[in-house]
Amino acid sequence: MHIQLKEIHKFYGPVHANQGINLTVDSGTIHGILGENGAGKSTLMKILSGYIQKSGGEILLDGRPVEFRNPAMASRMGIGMLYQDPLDFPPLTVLENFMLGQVHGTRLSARDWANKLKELAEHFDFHLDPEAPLAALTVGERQQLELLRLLSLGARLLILDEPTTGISPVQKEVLFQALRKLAREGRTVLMVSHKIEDVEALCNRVTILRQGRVTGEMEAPFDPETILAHMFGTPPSPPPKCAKEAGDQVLAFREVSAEGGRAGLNECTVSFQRGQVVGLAGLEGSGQGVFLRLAAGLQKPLTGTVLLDGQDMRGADHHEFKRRGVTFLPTARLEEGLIPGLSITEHFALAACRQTFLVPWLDALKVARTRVEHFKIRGTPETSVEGLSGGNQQRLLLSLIPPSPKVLLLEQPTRGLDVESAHWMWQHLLNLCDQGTTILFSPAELDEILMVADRVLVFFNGRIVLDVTAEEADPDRIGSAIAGRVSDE
Ligand SMILES: Nc1ncnc2c1ncn2[C@@H]1O[C@H](COP(=O)(O)OP(=O)(O)OP(=O)(O)O)[C@@H](O)[C@H]1O
Repeated sequence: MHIQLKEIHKFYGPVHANQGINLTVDSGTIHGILGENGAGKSTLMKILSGYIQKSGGEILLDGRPVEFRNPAMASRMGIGMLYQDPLDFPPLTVLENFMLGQVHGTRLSARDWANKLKELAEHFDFHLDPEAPLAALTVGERQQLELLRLLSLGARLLILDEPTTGISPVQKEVLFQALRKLAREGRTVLMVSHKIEDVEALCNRVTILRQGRVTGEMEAPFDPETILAHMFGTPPSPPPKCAKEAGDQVLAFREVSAEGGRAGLNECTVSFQRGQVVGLAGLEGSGQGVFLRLAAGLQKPLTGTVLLDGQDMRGADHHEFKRRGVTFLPTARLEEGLIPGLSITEHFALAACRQTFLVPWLDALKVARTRVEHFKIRGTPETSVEGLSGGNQQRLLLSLIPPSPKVLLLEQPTRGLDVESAHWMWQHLLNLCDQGTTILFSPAELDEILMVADRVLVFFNGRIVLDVTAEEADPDRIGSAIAGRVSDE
């Protein structure tokens, strides 16, 4: 499918999110859309997929002007969009989710649908169990399922919004192979991303947006420096790492075993000092997610104990952990972190958690104003979370961290942030560590660990198989440990 966007404009009230965007994408190609947080990328893709209406401009598919009033119309014309946060139904099974929206003249039985799903999954080397509950799937698998659903609906243009955010490197490679195959088969792929390495690995051509306008277009092979310059003006530099003395022990696990993820956690004994920044590496589901939830008191150990400041936390719930200074930030920001429908101010009112009869709205508004400014959130205290771009939702989540937590547990803290914002955010987090906060984080990328961590733990199959300082953290050694190969150096 050949796509042409001419002079696309979009206003959200006074916000001019797309300001006359022109874009041409050829059939059978993979086209990248890059840009800083709030540049207008998702807005443009939502217009193209019929999710929102443009304020002006023209869309041509295979040379013919089209108007979409809703996603169903766009879908009928062969456009499918995979959103940053999967739009599926966790209470349903894989097969039931696959069948959603599939309208056919003839009635197919559940077995026919299961066969169809199996066939498509095999074609792309995806491993999905039709009977499994969706809630048991990783983000990467949910994404694979949605991709198959869109294809079975007849999508000829696939739009992917930050598809590699929140998935493991292995799943990323499986996804990339599938997208290359789709392009070879003549389908068109549009991929929104912040990650230059993903664009380099996959795209034939890239368009860069900044503040609602196109600032550059280029063909592969790409020059990363030029891309960064188009995205930000001055290329951003990483936050400086500073050496510090290990403080007292704050958090410890003693022979903790628990269920969850693919492998659970098996007899884990480890401790952490005040002010440490610890990166938790491993394939998705290897134990690091369960580990963080146990450390937050969101999940209880089957055996063993978690100690906070030397005190046994058996029987304590998440609120008790919170009272003692433990803060947890989850990956699924719109499912576990933020509350869709509530404004920024309402989030701060909730976070204040006062047991008073009247909600202190003025205080919440004051905090919201300061944090919006300090965290450079593109929005106002009245903006609801859905009105924020993905990166700005992540900034809001980070701005909800209390002033000086004792232990900060972060799942993919820079998810959806552009590199400049990610560096800025880490600077903020490292300042907290200088004041004594201990940070444990599990990022999507190993590079992020290497950039900021003092210590690296690698999880494999529910166990910590490597525990090294930043100086000992050689990427090859970590990579091997992630894959379950550990040498005794
Ligand atoms: N529903 C909405 N209501 C009001 N403003 C919105 C809405 N959606 C987006 N915006 C605003 O439009 C601008 C562009 O947002 P958009 O989500 O398109 O950016 P983006 O490039 O996808 O950013 P990110 O990389 O952070 O996801 C931002 O200023 C954002 O706050």
